[in-house]
Amino acid sequence: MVNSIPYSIDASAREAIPTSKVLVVGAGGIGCEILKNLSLSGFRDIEIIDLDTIDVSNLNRQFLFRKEHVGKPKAVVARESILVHNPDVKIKAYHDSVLSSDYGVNFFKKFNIVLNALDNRTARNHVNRMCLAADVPLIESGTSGYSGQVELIKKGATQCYECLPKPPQKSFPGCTIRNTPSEPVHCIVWAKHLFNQLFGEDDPDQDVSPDTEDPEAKLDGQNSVTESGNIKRVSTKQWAQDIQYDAEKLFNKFFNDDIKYLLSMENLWKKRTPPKPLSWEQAVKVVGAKDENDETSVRAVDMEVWSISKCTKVFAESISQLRNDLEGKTFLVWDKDDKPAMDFVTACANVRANIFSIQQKSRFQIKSIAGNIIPAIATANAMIAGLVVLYAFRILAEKVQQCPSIYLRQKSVHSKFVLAADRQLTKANPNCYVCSAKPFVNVFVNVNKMTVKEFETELLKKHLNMVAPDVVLDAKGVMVISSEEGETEANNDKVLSDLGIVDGSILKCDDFLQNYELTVAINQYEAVEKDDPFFKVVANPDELKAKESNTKENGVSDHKEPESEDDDLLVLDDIVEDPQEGSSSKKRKLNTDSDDDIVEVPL
Ligand SMILES: Nc1ncnc2c1ncn2[C@@H]1O[C@H](COP(=O)(O)OP(=O)(O)OP(=O)(O)O)[C@@H](O)[C@H]1O
Ligand SMILES: [Zn+2]
Repeated sequence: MVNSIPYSIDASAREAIPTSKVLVVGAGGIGCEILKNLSLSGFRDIEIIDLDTIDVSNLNRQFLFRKEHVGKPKAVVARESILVHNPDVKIKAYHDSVLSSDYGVNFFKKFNIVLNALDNRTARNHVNRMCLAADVPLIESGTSGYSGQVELIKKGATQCYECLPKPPQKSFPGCTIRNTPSEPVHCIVWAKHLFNQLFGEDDPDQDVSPDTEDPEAKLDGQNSVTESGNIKRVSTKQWAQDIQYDAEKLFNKFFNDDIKYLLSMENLWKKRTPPKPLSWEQAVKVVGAKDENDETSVRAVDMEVWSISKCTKVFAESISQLRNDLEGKTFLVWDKDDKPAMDFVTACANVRANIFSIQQKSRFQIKSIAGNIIPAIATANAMIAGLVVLYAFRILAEKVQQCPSIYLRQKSVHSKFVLAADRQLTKANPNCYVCSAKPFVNVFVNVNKMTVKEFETELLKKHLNMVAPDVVLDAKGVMVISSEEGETEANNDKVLSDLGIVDGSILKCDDFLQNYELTVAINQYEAVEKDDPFFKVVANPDELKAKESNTKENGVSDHKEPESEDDDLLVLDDIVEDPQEGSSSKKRKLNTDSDDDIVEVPL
């Protein structure tokens, strides 16, 4: 068993390993591998935090978990499985979110290294801030299919996770989703929005009713589609509750009445196939040849495209289940692994696809699109986790310079190398609004329209990743937002200008948990076009200067961030051949024009 530390590990790391304390955040695909590696290489003091329970879909790659563990907390089972193999490890498990205020800066200070094995930006941003505040090195990692990345984040030595703006997540224009879907994914996004409208958290951006403001829908010489036709729904959820979630009424509303209304927006259908409204009565009759098949087989349920009649059945069943699940709660959170939630989306997406003459999909295909699933590859997770622990050795051996960012790519015809590393540590962005000495951002908002609550939720929490901000108007010392419950609630519905926040105001925004203080300069901005954002955040003063040559009337530039569908990784372009060096030397071209910045890592 593992009481000795492998000799292949650097001598100074070998010395440090037994007394080092390590935190692993996330016990999923990479986290399980990291835990196994830590235990096998002699680490004796490990803590692990994960908020989730084990799903059957985790078992093909998260090897610390077995069938009998399904439904149990990941962190707890991961600990038990490690102890079975190596009882000498002291390992503490937390079944909890790392965002909880129980894990403050002092919690993070206990560790020599923190290893991230997460799957979302919110948690990554938060751990980034906590490690900067506690001054503990963080090894950040992620995989996406066959690609992966490991990056060291160390205060004063490297860039932080938030130094560069991340590309926005791919989204579709609202009118495509609400009025003119043309691909299966549009129907799937709409179905997820419908789930949220009926059972989830209220989000006005996820309206599912016909969009009467669609510029394309406006008739020649007419400014707006008649108000009387505009479908007034004070709250879809409230209405659904009032009709006791009657499946037939809901179906007729969304798939018959709303579609008829869309048809009345004639301009939309001049060059498109018009949708065909579908009533419940018609839908139940659209039976498919496969409906008689064994409905309990996984193949029938998951891999086959359901008939419309089957969709109506599943629609009704899932609604009744979700209605029960909602009891006693304010809202449900959509989860691809929650059966009724996934069934509901499959049924709705397919009915809508049928109405718009779009190809229907199986539950399995819809799950992969709806969950943005890029297949998780066990070997990619294993390689990345190996590198994470290798970097942990180097950090303990105080060889930080030997931990440049390293990238895993799928082996291709162009190169036999699957790993490439930056030549050196990536320096911090001096304008980073997280890790620079005096974090500062310019914020462009309409002070006469944005409420204090929106400022807190949309801007400070969702965009700037604060957890519990306190905000003071600098010049006047007015408390705008307090993290103490009840202290500033009276401000919530006021617009910013009501509190004296105007163009040029400076706000001090403080997050006690993250030990983070941000200065926010307010710039008055009015959205002109329909698609103009509600607000903008500009951290880099160069972006402000650049916009002057390209300034719109409203004073905001057309700054565009690079596009990528990938949530977890930097954009890695294809491996390219270096024309200077011939075919024997092929280099990986990253997000840089200079091939000199990276080196191949032979295996
Ligand atoms: N805020 C958080 N606090 C603690 N753990 C988190 C937090 N956010 C995400 N995690 C955990 O990070 C892990 C990421 O692992 P992974 O990417 O393999 O995801 P998964 O949920 O196991 O698999 P999949 O998403 O592919 O079904 C998950 O176990 C998840 O519960
Ligand atoms: Zn930074």
